[in-house]
Amino acid sequence: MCVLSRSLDARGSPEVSYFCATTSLFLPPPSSSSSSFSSFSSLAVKLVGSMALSGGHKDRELRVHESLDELSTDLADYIAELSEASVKERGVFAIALSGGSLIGLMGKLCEAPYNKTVDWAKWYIFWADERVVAKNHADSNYKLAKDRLLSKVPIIPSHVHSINDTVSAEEAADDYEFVIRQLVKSRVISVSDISDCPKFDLILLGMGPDGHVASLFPNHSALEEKDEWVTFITDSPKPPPERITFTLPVINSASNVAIVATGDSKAEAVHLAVDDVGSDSPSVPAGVAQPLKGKLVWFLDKAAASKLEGSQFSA
Ligand SMILES: O=C1O[C@H](COP(=O)(O)O)[C@@H](O)[C@H](O)[C@H]1O
Repeated sequence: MCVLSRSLDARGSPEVSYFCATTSLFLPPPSSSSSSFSSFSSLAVKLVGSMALSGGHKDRELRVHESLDELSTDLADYIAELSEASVKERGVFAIALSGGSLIGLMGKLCEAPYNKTVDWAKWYIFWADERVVAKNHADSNYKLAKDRLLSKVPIIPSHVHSINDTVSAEEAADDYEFVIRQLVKSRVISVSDISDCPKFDLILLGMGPDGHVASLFPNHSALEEKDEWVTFITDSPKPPPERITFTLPVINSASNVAIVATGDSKAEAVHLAVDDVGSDSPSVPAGVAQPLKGKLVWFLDKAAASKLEGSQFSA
């Protein structure tokens, strides 16, 4: 595995270094020609970035994987490590899931060694977004997670906080925020020290080809919501139309956020979200998901990373 690090030098200029763990050698940075990266492109590549932004903080890591199998193993390791650290520090692990392809990629958590080593009884499960449908509906993010993950590990049923599926989208969002507020009061969920928002130990996000994360879609007013923790939409461009979603302030108050994106169809959105595309504001919602005091990790396969600047990750 190779690690590409970006940091700031003493004068504040970006500095890039490359470390190839398989040979334990530090290598000089490749030249800008993409062929210089060819020896890297067949390996799992991690790009670690930690840089100061104007008035802000940015702690971001990109992990680009050779295969979905490798990505799934790395994702399971990452979640298991955060769970262990959080249980050690706080006694619980408050994790928010999304729907979509992410859930299948978490499947290794149900297998050895994770099924035995993870302290499942300490997990509290939430959803960063949910479709407002019955819990047994094929579109339900809860159903997807229950069928593929939660029913296969010893999670305590009362720790699983799904939405109220018997009310309108607006009421479901209000109810869900109320539940989260109670659990912040009892410190099952931490509170952010920079906002009044909940501080989830981990928020796991998928990303659509349009760059949406949770149910925050491009150019949608829900992206601007600053006061609510959970909001609702009734006009999702991707069916079903009615959804509830964590707002950006909640996502960006988490201790850890991971965005998982695979396949060619996501490559353009990954590029727009991750690369500095020369505009003042990122053009896709995934580009504004960045915890203010926490850490963001992108889990990508080579296809999803293929349009990143430098195209060193071309599939
Ligand atoms: O509708 C949704 O889509 C996104 C992305 O799904 P994917 O199948 O393209 O990975 C998902 O993260 C979100 O939770 C879900 O509601």
